[in-house]
Amino acid sequence: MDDQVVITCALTGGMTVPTQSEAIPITVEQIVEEGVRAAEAGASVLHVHVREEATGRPVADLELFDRVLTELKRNTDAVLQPTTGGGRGMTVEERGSVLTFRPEMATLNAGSINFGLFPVAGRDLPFEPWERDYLEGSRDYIFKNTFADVTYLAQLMEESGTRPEIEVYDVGQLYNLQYLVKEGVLRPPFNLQFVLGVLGANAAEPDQLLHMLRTAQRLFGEDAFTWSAAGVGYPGEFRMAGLSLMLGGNVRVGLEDNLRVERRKAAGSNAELVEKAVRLADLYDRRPATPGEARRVLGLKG
Ligand SMILES: C[C@H](N)CC(=O)CC(=O)O
Ligand SMILES: [Zn+2]
Repeated sequence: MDDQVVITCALTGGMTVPTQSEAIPITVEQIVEEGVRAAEAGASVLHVHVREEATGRPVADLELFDRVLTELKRNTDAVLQPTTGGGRGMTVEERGSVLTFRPEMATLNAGSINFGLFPVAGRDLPFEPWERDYLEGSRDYIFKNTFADVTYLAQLMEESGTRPEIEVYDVGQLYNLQYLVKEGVLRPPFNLQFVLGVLGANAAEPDQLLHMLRTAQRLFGEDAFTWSAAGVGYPGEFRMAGLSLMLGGNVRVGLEDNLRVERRKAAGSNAELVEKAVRLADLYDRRPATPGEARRVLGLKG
C-alpha cells in the first residue's frame, strides 16, 4: 500500500444550487480561490465545473472554463480535471466542448443513470424558482451516457491528449467498461473513480464499494487501474474516504459531492473538507501526494 494518497477536490459541481450552501463557489474568482486553498490543504487533483456567475446555475460555458483553468494553472500545479458530466440539461456535445482546452485529465462517465436531486427541493429553503425547478426536474432526469456518448467523449479525449478519469456509479458500469475495452474504445490502465451515493445508482455503503472494487479487480486485474472513492452526501463522503484509505485507494472530497464537514456542521470551504481527509489519511499512516506524485500515480506526463 502506497503511503501517499491522491486527494481529488471537487470544487463546485453541477448537482447543487447556491441556496443549499453559501460556501458553494460560484464566480470564476471564487472557484479559483477555492481551488488554490484546496490544493494548499493537500488536494493534488482539482475537479472543475463552472456556473453562471449571476445566478450560480451550472453551465458548460467555455469562456468561464477558460478563465478558471487559466487562473488555476497560474496559481497551482495541481492536476486540473474539468468535467464532461456537466449538469442537468446539457447535451453530450456541450459537455465535451471543454476538451478544446486539451486538459491533461477529464471525467468520463461510464453509463446512464437516474440522477435524483429532488429530495433537496422538499427542504424548507428559500430557493429561487429556477433552483427549485433544477432540483425538482431531476425526478425525470436521466444522466445520459450511452455507449455512443461514452465512445464520442473517449474519442474526443484521444484527440485532445486528455486522460480520462472513468466515473463508475454502479457495478454494471464496470461491464460497460469491459465491453468498451473489447471494442478498443478504452484500454487499461485506467483511472477509476467509484462514485457512490447518487440517488439512482449505488449507495455509499462499505459492501457496495468493496463489491465494485473486487469486481474491477476480477474483470481487469489488480494492476490494470488506479482507483479512488467519491462518496456523495454526509456521512457517505467520509465513510467512503475512510474505507478507501484503509484499502489503499485514493480519495475524492469537495462541495460538489457533500456540503457538511460534521453531522451538524456545514462545511465552510472545500479546504475544510480536504483538511478532514488529510487527518483521516494520517490516521491510516498515509500522506497527501504532491501534484508530481499524483501525475506519476495517475499515469500523467510529469
Ligand atoms: C457525482 C458527481 N457529480 C460525479 C461527477 O463529478 C461527474 C462529472 O463531473 O463528470
Ligand atoms: Zn463533477
